[in-house]
Amino acid sequence: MSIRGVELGLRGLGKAIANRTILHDINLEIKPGEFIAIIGKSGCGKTTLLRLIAGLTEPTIGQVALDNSPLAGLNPAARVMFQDARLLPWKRVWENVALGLPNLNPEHALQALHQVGLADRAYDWPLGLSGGERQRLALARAIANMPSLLLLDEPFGALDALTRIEMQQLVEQLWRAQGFTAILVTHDVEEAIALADRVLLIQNQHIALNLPIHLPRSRQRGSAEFAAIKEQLLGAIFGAGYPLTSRVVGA
Ligand SMILES: Nc1ncnc2c1ncn2[C@@H]1O[C@H](COP(=O)(O)OP(=O)(O)OP(=O)(O)O)[C@@H](O)[C@H]1O
Repeated sequence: MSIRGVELGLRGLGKAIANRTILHDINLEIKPGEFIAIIGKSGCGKTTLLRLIAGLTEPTIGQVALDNSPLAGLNPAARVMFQDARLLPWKRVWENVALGLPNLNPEHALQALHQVGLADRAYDWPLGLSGGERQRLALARAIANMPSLLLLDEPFGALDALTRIEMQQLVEQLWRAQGFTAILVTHDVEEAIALADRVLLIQNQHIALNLPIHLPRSRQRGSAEFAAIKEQLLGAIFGAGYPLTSRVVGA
């Protein structure tokens, strides 16, 4: 694999919205080709952090550096994938890939569809696709131009558990093949551990935990090591309120 991913620096980054501090003093260096997962309770600022990295919103203070140059405006390296696929229903599947990318060769659209296992649906309408297939299409659109940064905002949140695991494996496979830097926002602690080199926990407006995952890439969800990391992360999120199960049992 050739590493083509961007290097990112978040330097003293802060964001206030309507006079309320959402994020404060965020400092982080992300290596080229690294896979980062961001977790934290609802409303803690995960999407806001992703939007700052995408250049969709400006920091109130501090800087996002892209390969050591300050980012101004939209991040040219980034493609974003959201929880909803945001498809154009009046365009065929392959056109949905090609349209988002004005300079894209239609052959590349077909190739991207092939990479996500949707080549045989290229000439169908998106309305006929299942939820999982719609997200495959969104993923094809995101990777078709070989981005050097892929930002994933809870992309599998609406999928059933089995499809979700299939999609996670697909993202990992594409990440290995293309070498982009990946940042995944998720509510699913297992998803974060399964995919990431490092898991960040956002709490109290900043990065409360920055945990490298030293597991082999063939991660076994049932393994004791995996379970121990999950416990550590859930403990950090819920503090004294965890473990929830024993609380419920003892109630
Ligand atoms: N445009 C906006 N106007 C006002 N408040 C906003 C705006 N965007 C975000 N916020 C607030 O900022 C906080 C962080 O929002 P953000 O969407 O980043 O959280 P999140 O961690 O991604 O949440 P979730 O996990 O529920 O998606 C929330 O309290 C939200 O209400």
